[in-house]
Amino acid sequence: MAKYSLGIDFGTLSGRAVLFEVETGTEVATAIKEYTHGVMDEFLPDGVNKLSDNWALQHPNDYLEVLKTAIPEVIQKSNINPDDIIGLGIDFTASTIMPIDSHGTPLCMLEEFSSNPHSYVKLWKHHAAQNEANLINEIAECRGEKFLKRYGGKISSEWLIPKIWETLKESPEVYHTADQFIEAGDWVIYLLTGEFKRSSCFAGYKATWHKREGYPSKDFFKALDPRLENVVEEKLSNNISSIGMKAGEITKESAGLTGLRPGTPVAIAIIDAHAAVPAAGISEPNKLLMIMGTSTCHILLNEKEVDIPGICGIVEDGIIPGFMAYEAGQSCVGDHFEWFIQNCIPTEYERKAREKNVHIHEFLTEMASKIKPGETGLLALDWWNGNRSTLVDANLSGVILGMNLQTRPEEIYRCLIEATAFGSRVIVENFREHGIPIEEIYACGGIAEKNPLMMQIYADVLNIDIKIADSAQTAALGSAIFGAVAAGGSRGGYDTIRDASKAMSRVKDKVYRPIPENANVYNELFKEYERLYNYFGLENNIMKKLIRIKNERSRCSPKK
Ligand SMILES: Nc1ncnc2c1ncn2[C@@H]1O[C@H](COP(=O)(O)OP(=O)(O)O)[C@@H](O)[C@H]1O
Ligand SMILES: O=C(CO)[C@H](O)[C@H](O)COP(=O)(O)O
Repeated sequence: MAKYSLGIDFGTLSGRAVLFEVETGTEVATAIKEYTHGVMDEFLPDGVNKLSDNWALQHPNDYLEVLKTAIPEVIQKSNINPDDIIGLGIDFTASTIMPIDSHGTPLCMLEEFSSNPHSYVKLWKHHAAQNEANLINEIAECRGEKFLKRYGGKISSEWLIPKIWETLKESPEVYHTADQFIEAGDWVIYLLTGEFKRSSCFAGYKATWHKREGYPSKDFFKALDPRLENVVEEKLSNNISSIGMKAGEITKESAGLTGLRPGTPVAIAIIDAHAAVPAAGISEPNKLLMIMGTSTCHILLNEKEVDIPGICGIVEDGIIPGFMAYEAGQSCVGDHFEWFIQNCIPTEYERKAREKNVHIHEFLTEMASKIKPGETGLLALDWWNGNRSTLVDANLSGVILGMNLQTRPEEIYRCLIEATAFGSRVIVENFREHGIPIEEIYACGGIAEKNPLMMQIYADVLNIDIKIADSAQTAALGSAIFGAVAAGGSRGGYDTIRDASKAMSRVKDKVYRPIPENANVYNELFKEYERLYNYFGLENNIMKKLIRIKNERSRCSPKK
């Protein structure tokens, strides 16, 4: 009798529940629930309380809705007896954190805090804590804090500590009322199992926690702000479990909510991008995986720990026990194209796409595929949501160079694709220059699945073959792999992540191979990209000046 494992992938815009056959990794059924509140970056749910620039919040009730609707739906669609679902894993974006009370209730769900933005979930792309991140980096560097090196020399405003400190400064009442600040992924584990078991993956990559050294010292936190001296004991938790372990089992209550059987093993949560690694069949060193969606994460394994500037982090056993797992990334990839179609598309293009019955992305991609490398006359810096690697600065912004009266939307679309590919090349070269070889490149995620032009451009710009993970739901498959490991061999699952990955993952037959003449043109353009990158990223602070002026002006102007 076949056995199944359930993977639930909580992305930026939706949660997906996907059921996989444990023996082969075959996808059996999928259910997707778009988040009711989506990403709140202008207003709180009341539609009245306005958010400042760089805020990005979510509502935890949306995650609960995923459990309540997507899980029963996937069970019903698959026609499978829940007794045959032997395990469950979840992955989540990160650092996506919320303050909760001692009963596990998010503070934003309490009447008295519902109009306080700090009581909501601060999504990974909430970038308003850049000042706090800058101060943490300055103080840590000045004190010679060892942990900083593991995070490429700088931590990002996307991480947990800057976000908590921002809350303490701007809303001490939320900070003091909170029993804990918790990653949304760990909170979902609590909903399902009743256990507060934090994941070593979230803690390691996003909360500066280390397997042997723990969190940074009290002394360091005190140097940031005396009120933070005991932040670890008071607001975090040392109950951290390794990924690959079982967090607990489905409780009676969560069984009622989801239709799963009480007692079903649940794996420790993992970051969405990281879950994709075993799902792409990667369990050995020097194979880079690009997880390409709203953002792109670049992940690879190696035996040794080498300090590499500008990466997001290195975590021992971060994904596959026995290896250092390196992460770097780009904060804005699919989001560029989303911004573009929301703001810059002529109605004529929308009409034509409708007539052809294709999505506007496909329409623009088809138009852009008729243009040769270098033919747009454009060059862009892909920093519409700041730069995560290698500059680690959310206050950097985008540039398009070379526009004139003849510039067409598809040319801009193509140059944005190229810019993200150049951004990935900077990351790849940075790893190589610092002694971490990259021998093979794999890709997965929404974009790797949906946009062949983009993947060809990446192969040309990176000048290497790109293999694509077979599953269209790689993060969910990764979670299901962890679910099967939580169940263990004796229940029909697996005893190791490596065994589960070997059995449940594969890559597609189609490989994107570099076209030599395209690669030559892109080599030339990349040199110019690098010059722009260094100029605006390191030499000229005009982008930050513009933000300062904008903030000063908006403080002076009356509220609309
Ligand atoms: N055909 C396409 N080409 C380029 N970008 C696309 C295409 N279709 C969707 N996108 C972008 O991909 C992103 C969604 O990626 P996906 O992997 O599905 O989700 P997530 O990153 O939230 O897990 C959105 O930003 C969307 O604008
Ligand atoms: O920082 C992350 C991983 O380390 C985020 O989870 C990720 O960038 C968001 O992912 P997605 O593009 O799938 O929405």
